[in-house]
Amino acid sequence: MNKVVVGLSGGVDSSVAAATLHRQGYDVVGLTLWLMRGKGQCCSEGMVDAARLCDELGIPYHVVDSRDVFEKQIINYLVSGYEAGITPLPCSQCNKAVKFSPMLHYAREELGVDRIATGHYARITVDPDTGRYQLRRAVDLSKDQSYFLYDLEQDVLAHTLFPLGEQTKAETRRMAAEFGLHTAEKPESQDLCLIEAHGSMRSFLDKYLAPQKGDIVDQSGQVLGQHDGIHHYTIGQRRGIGIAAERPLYVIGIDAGRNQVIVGDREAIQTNDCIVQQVNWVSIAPPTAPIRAEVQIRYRATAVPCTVIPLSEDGQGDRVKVVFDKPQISVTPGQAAVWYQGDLLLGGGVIENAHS
Ligand SMILES: Nc1ncnc2c1ncn2[C@@H]1O[C@H](COP(=O)(O)OP(=O)(O)OP(=O)(O)O)[C@@H](O)[C@H]1O
Repeated sequence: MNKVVVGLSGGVDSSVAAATLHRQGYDVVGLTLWLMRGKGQCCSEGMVDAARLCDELGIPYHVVDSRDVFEKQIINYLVSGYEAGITPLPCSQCNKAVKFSPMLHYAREELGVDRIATGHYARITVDPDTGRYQLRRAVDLSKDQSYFLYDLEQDVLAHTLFPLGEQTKAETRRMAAEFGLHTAEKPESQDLCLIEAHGSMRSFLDKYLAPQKGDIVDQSGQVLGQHDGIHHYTIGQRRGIGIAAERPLYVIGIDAGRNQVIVGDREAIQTNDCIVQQVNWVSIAPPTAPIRAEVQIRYRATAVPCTVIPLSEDGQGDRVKVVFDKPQISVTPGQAAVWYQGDLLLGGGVIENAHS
């Protein structure tokens, strides 16, 4: 049976993904995970648009109340991370724990369907030699979302379709108009849905974390000023520190125990390597020897040449050291490091700490 459950956020990408599969002859079921209370792209407004789309296509529409799992897996993860002085990346965690696995589970258990699809810009291929599912960057590099998908497991990749991976965003918009979808003109959503819903990360966090004044210090411990909560800072940050200095100052460390933000000059945030934990090897089996790759340490950052050195001795490769060919700035604990060879995503994990 050619059945597929398509994750609908109410935006143009997932609308076109659903319409494309529908046109290709798939038996499509629309599904929205209700993630947040209040307004927001995937919430009240999104659900109305998604329901209307399913009506236009003449396909069934389901909503799964996932607010509790989102709260536990994402809100708590973010708040406790910022409280501990790191800058967590919620999107890869959300994709893995809130979206893909639960969607596939719902499709299988409730609908008897063994395939899901989303409007992500990324591609899935199969290694002909090993049968392993591989993740690749989207053809449209300006929209590529593979970075957020590094934590997906083989079972999920084997049962997922990304209908937009081979096309540009401009083509998606054209198709939306051609299909006559009411979402064709919807504006681009922000990268982070929580920011869209709350205005900024700061105002989101301020709802959960009380302001707690503390010192801003230099590397020698000298007090340079005051901050109003370590969760307002991120490593590598230059703007908004609020201290006048001859040379630009960067946040180079956050000491949650002392409630201190540590600042220094550009040289002080340059790093030659970092340790990455909770690694997921996607397109290749965990290597036993160092490999050459290009690593991306932020969503919008350019991938840079590096060597990935396995550290764990159990052969699982779940902890690695990434050595950059050239020193990098803004290597931020909590963010994802994802390494590629060309467009092939080899693996990724969470940055534990940065060395210099
Ligand atoms: N709440 C949700 N329920 C089900 N699927 C979702 C939800 N949010 C996002 N998705 C799926 O994940 C894909 C990527 O989501 P993202 O938040 O990055 O939106 P996007 O790239 O702006 O896409 P869109 O234009 O469809 O909103 C969407 O295209 C959709 O298929």
